[in-house]
Amino acid sequence: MKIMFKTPRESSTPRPAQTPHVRFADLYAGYPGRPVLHQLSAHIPRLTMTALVGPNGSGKSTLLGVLAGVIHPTSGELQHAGERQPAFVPQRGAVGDSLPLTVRQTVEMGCWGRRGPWRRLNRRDRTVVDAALDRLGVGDLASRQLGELSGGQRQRTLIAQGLAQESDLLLLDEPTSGLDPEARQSIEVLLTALVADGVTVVQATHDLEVARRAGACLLLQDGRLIGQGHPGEVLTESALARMWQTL
Ligand SMILES: Nc1ncnc2c1ncn2[C@@H]1O[C@H](COP(=O)(O)OP(=O)(O)OP(=O)(O)O)[C@@H](O)[C@H]1O
Repeated sequence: MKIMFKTPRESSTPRPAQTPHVRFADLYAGYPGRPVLHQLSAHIPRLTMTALVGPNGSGKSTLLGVLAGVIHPTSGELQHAGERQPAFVPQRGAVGDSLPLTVRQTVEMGCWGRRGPWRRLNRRDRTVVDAALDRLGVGDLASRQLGELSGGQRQRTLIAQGLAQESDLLLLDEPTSGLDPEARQSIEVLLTALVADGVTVVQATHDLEVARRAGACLLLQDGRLIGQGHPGEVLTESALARMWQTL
């Protein structure tokens, strides 16, 4: 297995939007005694929103975990061209509800990669945390305990934690699941703005409308890639019908 970071950009590379941020080839990954991803080869385009689509159990979260570096491939090649460690917003969040953490403390944990766990934050970190809280509209909840939040407020807090990591690659696992339509739309607008600000965004989603508005799409079934490219070319009626038929 080969994992590489910071591949130098060549002068003859295509325009930035087409340049891969992550590239993987013949990738296999899973859990002890449970292989999940089989021979995946694809790339995640830079400065683009990529949607990971597929039925329950098709391997979307596992692939996000591999891209985030929290699940190690059993074999294959994975290259990150990004400058920073990816920011990962898992489906339920790594923070348990029972922990006595406030919203602000939860978002501050996004600075730990730079600062170290439980270290004092500097002024710049505090500005980053304030900006992330404001951008997700949870600034007025900053002193509330995480366990006292609604599902949507909690989800926004976890996305704010992802933003506080200031990464150039943001990975989100179903970031809008459980949110009301207005909150879903505001998260979509935010993610689109992040791409314009210079972040490569990858999100697993079951929302085909969201996936259709993405710049790129990876379609997974049973841990195998059955489509990749522009959503208009990947999410065709026939591809979706084939996928659901075999379930
Ligand atoms: N921690 C784990 N240990 C063992 N097997 C796991 C673990 N997490 C997931 N799996 C298994 O890996 C397979 C892929 O799961 P994964 O969560 O990646 O799918 P998914 O496409 O994200 O599903 P969903 O849409 O339901 O979130 C499933 O068969 C699942 O049961």
